[in-house]
Amino acid sequence: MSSRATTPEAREATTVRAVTEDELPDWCRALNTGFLRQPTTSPQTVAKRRAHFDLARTRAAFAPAGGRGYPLLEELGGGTRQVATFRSFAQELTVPGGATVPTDAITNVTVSPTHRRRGLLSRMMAADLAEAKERGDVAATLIAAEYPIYGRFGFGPAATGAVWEVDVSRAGLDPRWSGPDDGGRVDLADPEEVRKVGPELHERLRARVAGVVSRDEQWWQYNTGLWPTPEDPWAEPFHAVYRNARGEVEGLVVYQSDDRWGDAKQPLNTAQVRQLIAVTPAAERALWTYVCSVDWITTVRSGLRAPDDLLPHLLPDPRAARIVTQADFLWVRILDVVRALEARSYDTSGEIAFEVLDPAGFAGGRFTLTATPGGAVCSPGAASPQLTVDVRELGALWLGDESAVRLAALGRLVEHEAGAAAGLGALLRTSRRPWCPDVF
Ligand SMILES: CC(=O)SCCNC(=O)CCNC(=O)[C@H](O)C(C)(C)COP(=O)(O)OP(=O)(O)OC[C@H]1O[C@@H](n2cnc3c(N)ncnc32)[C@H](O)[C@@H]1OP(=O)(O)O
Repeated sequence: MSSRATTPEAREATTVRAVTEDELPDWCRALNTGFLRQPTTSPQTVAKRRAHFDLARTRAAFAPAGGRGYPLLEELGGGTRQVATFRSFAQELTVPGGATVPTDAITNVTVSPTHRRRGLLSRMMAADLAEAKERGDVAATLIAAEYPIYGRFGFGPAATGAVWEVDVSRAGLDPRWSGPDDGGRVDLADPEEVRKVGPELHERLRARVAGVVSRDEQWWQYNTGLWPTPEDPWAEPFHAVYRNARGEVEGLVVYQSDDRWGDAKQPLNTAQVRQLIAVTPAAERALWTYVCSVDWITTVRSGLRAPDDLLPHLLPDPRAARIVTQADFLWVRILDVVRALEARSYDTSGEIAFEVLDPAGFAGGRFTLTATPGGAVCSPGAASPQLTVDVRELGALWLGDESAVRLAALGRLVEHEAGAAAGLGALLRTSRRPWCPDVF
């Protein structure tokens, strides 16, 4: 028996297209339904989305309304109902070495439970990726709600996210700490100041850390409380900024605290770090030490970091920090192998001929990568590839998070020449893991 519940004719009746401004309230309803949130959307949220969304890239599936096979109901319901949502927007992704490439950021993917497993996600994805390829985006990116969804569309997990929990009492920090001893200082900041210093600081971060994605002006507005909505009321967190001895901003931490006390009236507060971005090791050290030294805070949760984050080793006792979550986070789907591999930097020199499999037809082919620390050339064509890799796996390798040797051992990369995986791995591996700080 087929797992598909409907006939091809019934599926055909469902159209996938970009929404109009008037259709946005219903699109929000379908989105909320798919994400199991209360379906009704406030006018404020609709207005916020209208102001921000690129409607040409905001898709929905429109299915006949009413009960199929029940003509009277169809008549009563009339028209169509939105039963799936999908949105993409222009983004830049930093690759190893600090260059950025244009990417197609995919988000708000839902299919209503009444219409699941009829190929609607597949249709929306195919349409969006075809447009992204046409536009010249180097890759598509997303944060996957569940691991099994996106591999089939050519996405691979490209940057792992790790969350630490620090038991402050165990960390061994100096209880007399009163600020950085490097000539720099930590100052509290209000949202207005964050809107002034944050964007430039983030630009500096993304020029140095692979996996970081661009933030637009609205990102800073939303995240500093300028667009509160009933569904997303903004509660002002604490902001603190690190300045070096010359007064230059080099880091920002945003954190919130709960209000928990033990039976013996001892403080048991947890600081939840919402973001900590730093462009120098001094700023990173100062801001983590600062958060771990706030009086009453007994636990610090780090928010999403790279698995090789400095945090544990900034504490005199690194065992005071333990990873509470570590999982795939940023997924990428390479659309242009040549530009993807030429944009990034390489720590060593080498040459490898390889074949990329891409059943969707966007990025497959044979290529030869000649890399040096000074730059790389990736040419289409290779007489006899030394290995074959699916585009999914190439996505996982691209930013340096995954090991080609590991993929070969898992059977996800096929060597045609002994040592080819090690050769590719030596070129693509990076000295630091990529990090994507943003959910999008
Ligand atoms: C970037 C983001 O927005 S992440 C958020 C993703 N959204 C959610 O998780 C919300 C809840 N889930 C949903 O809305 C839907 O189930 C979706 C979007 C995940 C899938 O939509 P569907 O229209 O059912 O997917 P579609 O029918 O195109 O499935 C294509 C294939 O993927 C498989 N598939 C789809 N979803 C899943 C899943 N969650 N787990 C495993 N396999 C899946 C299908 O079985 C199908 O396989 P087949 O080709 O072998 O038959």
